[in-house]
Order: sequence, then C-alpha cells, then structure tokens
Amino acid sequence: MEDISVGFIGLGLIGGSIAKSIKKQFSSYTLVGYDHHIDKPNRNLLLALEEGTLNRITTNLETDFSKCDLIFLCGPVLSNIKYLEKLKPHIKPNCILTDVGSVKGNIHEAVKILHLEEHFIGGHPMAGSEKTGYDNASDKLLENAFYVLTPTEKTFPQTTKFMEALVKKIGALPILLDYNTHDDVTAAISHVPHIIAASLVNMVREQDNSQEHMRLLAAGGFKDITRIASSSPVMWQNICLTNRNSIIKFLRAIKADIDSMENAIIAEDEDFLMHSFEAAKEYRDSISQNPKGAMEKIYEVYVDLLDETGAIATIATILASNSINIKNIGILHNREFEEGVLRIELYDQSAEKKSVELLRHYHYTIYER
Ligand SMILES: NC(=O)C1=CN([C@@H]2O[C@H](COP(=O)(O)OP(=O)(O)OC[C@H]3O[C@@H](n4cnc5c(N)ncnc54)[C@H](O)[C@@H]3O)[C@@H](O)[C@H]2O)C=CC1
Ligand SMILES: O=C(O)C(=O)Cc1ccc(O)cc1
Repeated sequence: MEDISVGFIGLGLIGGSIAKSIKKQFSSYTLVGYDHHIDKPNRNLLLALEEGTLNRITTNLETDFSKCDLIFLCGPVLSNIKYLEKLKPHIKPNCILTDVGSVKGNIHEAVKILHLEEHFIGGHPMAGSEKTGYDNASDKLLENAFYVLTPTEKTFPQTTKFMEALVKKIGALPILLDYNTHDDVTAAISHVPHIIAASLVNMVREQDNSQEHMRLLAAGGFKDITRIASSSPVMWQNICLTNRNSIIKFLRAIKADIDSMENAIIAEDEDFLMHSFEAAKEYRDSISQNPKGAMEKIYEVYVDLLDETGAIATIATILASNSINIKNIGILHNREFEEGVLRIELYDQSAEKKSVELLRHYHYTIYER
C-alpha cells in the first residue's frame, strides 16, 4: 500500500489501538489525531504524539482532515455520526471514511442522508475490554479478533478490498456483514449481555445488607459475568440509544426465559431446570476458547465409542497416522448421547471431512450434527 495520510477522530482504547497497529505495520503513513476538546488537545492525543503513534495532532478538522486518504471515526456511536456532516465539505474526492462503532445501522442511515455512501464503509472490531482511553490501547488488542466490515451495494469494491487488506495487516480477521445483520447479532451477543451485567451489579448494589456482605463475598462467577459492567457508561448509553429494535427484541426474549426459570423454581419443576442448565452448558461448551471471545466455527466429529480397552487410543492413532491433528478430544454425555459419545475437535474443515471418511472406513458410527 502506498504511503497515505490517516486521520483519527477520537483516540481512546479502540482508536488508539488501531493507530498503534497501523503505525507499527506502516511506519511511513502519516497519522493525524483529533479529539473532542477543540481548544486544547487532550491527554490521549498528547500521549500518542509523544510516543510517535501520531505524526500530528490537530484542533482543525477543516484543514488537516482534508488531506486524509482514510479517516477512522473512533468516538461513541452518536458522536461519530455528528462528524460525518462536519467532514463532508472538506474531504478529498477519494477519501475513505470508516468507523469503529458498536452499532452500524444508525451511521449507515446518516451516511445515506448525507450522500456519503461512496466514501463510507462501516467497521466494528469485535475486540476490546472494559477499559477506556489511549493508556489502555495496544497494537495487540485486535490480533486474531474478528473485524466486521459492512459495505453496501454503493461501496466501491476497491474500498472493501483496501479495508480487508488493512484489517488483515493489523492482525485481525475481516468479515463482511450487512449492517442490519450486524446489529441483530451484536445485540444478542454483546449489547444485551452488557445490560444484564449492569442490572446484576445494580441488583446487588440495591439489595446488599448494611454490612455489605454481598460486596464482600462476590466471588469468581459474579466477577466473570459482570466484568463488562465496568465499561464506559457513555459508550453503552450510546449503544442502547442507537440499536433499540434489536436490543428490545432480545431483552424480551431473555425476560421470557427468566420468567420460565422463575416459574419452574416456584413449581419445583426439576426436569425443566435440569434441561435448561444442560442445554446452556452444552451450547456454551461448544463455543471454543478463542482468546478474543469471538465465536469461531467449530470442526468436530462425534463417534460411537466401542466398549473396549484402548478404544480412544485406537481412534487417535488412526487420525494421527493420517496426519490429522486433534485440537480437543473428550467423552460427551448429554440427553442426545446418554450413553456417551467421543467428541473430536479438529483444526479445519478438511481435517473434519477426512476424519469422517476415515472413521467410517474403519466402521465407526459417526453422528452428523
Ligand atoms: N471498548 C470496546 O471494547 C469497544 C468499543 N467499540 C466502539 O469504539 C468506539 C470508541 O470506544 P472506546 O475506544 O472503547 O472508547 P474510549 O472512551 O476509550 O475512547 C473514546 C474516545 O473518543 C473521544 N471522544 C468522545 N466524544 C467525542 C467527541 N464528541 N468528539 C471527538 N472525540 C470524542 C474521547 O475523548 C476518547 O478519546 C465506540 O463507538 C465503541 O462503541 C468497538 C469495539 C470494542
Ligand atoms: O470486554 C469485552 O469482553 C467486550 O466484549 C468488549 C467489547 C465492547 C463493545 C464492542 O462493541 C465489542 C467488544
């Protein structure tokens, strides 16, 4: 990629991490930063300039961003939208505008109204943390994380290609989605979980006794499920205000589920409770331990185990002697496989296909799921 000028509006955790990664991969690119204190540059920008991540900081969008080939909008989702209008009269004809916001529908609507579709491609790195600010930014933050891009039919193919290449170069995994699908998916796996984490913390805060025993005894499970409640309040307020339909849909679904659990507890319905926890465990266990928390495709084979000594070793040997590496192996007991079945996780689709063929060849019973 030829040397270009890249602008950042908002240089906190995500903007800072992208800027650091780009600077590391493309040291000759010119990086310019702007943040929301118009009169005096803020701490995030000064730190990034001092470290050499940014070449320049500016308080003047009109002059400095008119030279940019690529501009990242990295503030809270509602503020990103406001910058579209401010930037429109000043950007170069071939400038690419992108954002990192957790909601995509709202910014795409604004882009349409402003006739900026030929400049804009939405983005959302599916990685981050409960921390904020440039102090916590890292060139490693996006490594191996999915990075959603939301081109539309108006996006130039070369813009999509350029962004895919850039995302790969900074170590993330580009995935193209339409913006409505993005907003539905993230409502279920990110936005509603955040609301639940916040509600759980608030429930404990309100229900604790005067000696604060709940706060004192809050243990691993509570801390795991509520870590994200420490995230930036303004960011989550903006997300809730912009992805309303999808969030409301999934909040209603989970409220219905909690109601069913409550009814089962009132009715002492042992089976219902057992099946609910079993189904949750099975699905959760099937989500592999990706370090960034992203859901990746799982390649797996289920095999009936013969009741004889060394049965697992025989299967492992068949696969190993055919150069198939096993990622994970274990016996699974659940309602579907009451007697137990051997679950073998592989690294890719071709290993999965080859394993099925081989084990069938050796007369093993394979279950397709
Ligand atoms: N925190 C996370 O884990 C993730 C956040 N996102 C999205 O990334 C965006 C930024 O989030 P973070 O970097 O985490 O937040 P942050 O709080 O670390 O950084 C936000 C930056 O934007 C600046 N800012 C705020 N309002 C502004 C305005 N009106 N004009 C210019 N600058 C402004 C702040 O000064 C700060 O430097 C949000 O849209 C969020 O939805 C996306 C993926 C993950
Ligand atoms: O901290 C975590 O585990 C997160 O899930 C961070 C996060 C927050 C918002 C996003 O849009 C994407 C990722």
